[in-house]
Amino acid sequence: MENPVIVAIDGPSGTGKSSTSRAVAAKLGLNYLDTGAQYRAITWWMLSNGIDVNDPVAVADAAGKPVIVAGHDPAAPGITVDGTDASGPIRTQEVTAAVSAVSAVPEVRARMVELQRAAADTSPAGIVVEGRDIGTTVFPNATVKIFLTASAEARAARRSGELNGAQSVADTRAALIKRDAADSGRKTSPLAKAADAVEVDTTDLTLDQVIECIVTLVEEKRATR
Ligand SMILES: Nc1ncnc2c1ncn2[C@@H]1O[C@H](COP(=O)(O)OP(=O)(O)OP(=O)(O)O)[C@@H](O)[C@H]1O
Ligand SMILES: Nc1ccn([C@H]2C[C@H](O)[C@@H](COP(=O)(O)O)O2)c(=O)n1
Repeated sequence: MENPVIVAIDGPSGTGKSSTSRAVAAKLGLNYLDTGAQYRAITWWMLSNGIDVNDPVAVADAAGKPVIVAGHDPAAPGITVDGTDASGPIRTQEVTAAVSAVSAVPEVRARMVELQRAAADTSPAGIVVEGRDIGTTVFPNATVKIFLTASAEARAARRSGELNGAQSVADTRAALIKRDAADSGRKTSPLAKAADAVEVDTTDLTLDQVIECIVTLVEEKRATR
């Protein structure tokens, strides 16, 4: 049997990583892993258990406690924390505001990377993994590495549309720029483009065009292996 394919898709917030990764995985018959959901899940657990998310020592001490299980089906990934479905709670504004602080803690990252590599080990055909440090740290030998970008304006408009106007485009833009700065500026495995990643600027591309572009890159790579 062929070696499993690992497709690493990184990039800042709102560039289309989740939508693209799920569709690429479904089209290629691969598993899917949303590593942002894992960081959100551990953040939700910290908040729910009264841990001060701005105290790195407290977060590090608690990092080994929650049991986080992420689904790998691109049609319905889901995520549980200590057996409870956390798919909804991890998307609240409270979690979004706290996740950069929690994910900057090295003990948290070590734990998540372990889960991420285990997910690939149990994906016989391969897996599409999306996040911030997948091509640089988690899978430096990934078959294909993609770095998605888009203008802050396009990303804010997309996200604000999702929130049905509950947050203005300007506030959404400011919040995502702040989160990107925190994610890019942390010491351990910051958000970064791997030297050998293909950068795809999605600002003026439809979702279908981005999906097609990545599927083609993976198929080309598979054909030459
Ligand atoms: N190329 C595109 N054109 C227009 N809209 C898009 C495109 N790609 C994604 N979107 C939309 O933008 C929004 C954000 O996409 P998505 O959640 O996939 O981004 P993300 O990079 O995973 O974000 P985050 O890092 O914050 O989780 C969604 O509403 C999605 O449907
Ligand atoms: N590989 C990853 C994935 C995510 N994070 C952190 C940083 C993000 O702000 C947060 C939430 O991710 P999202 O759901 O918006 O994709 O999780 C990280 O540090 N490393």
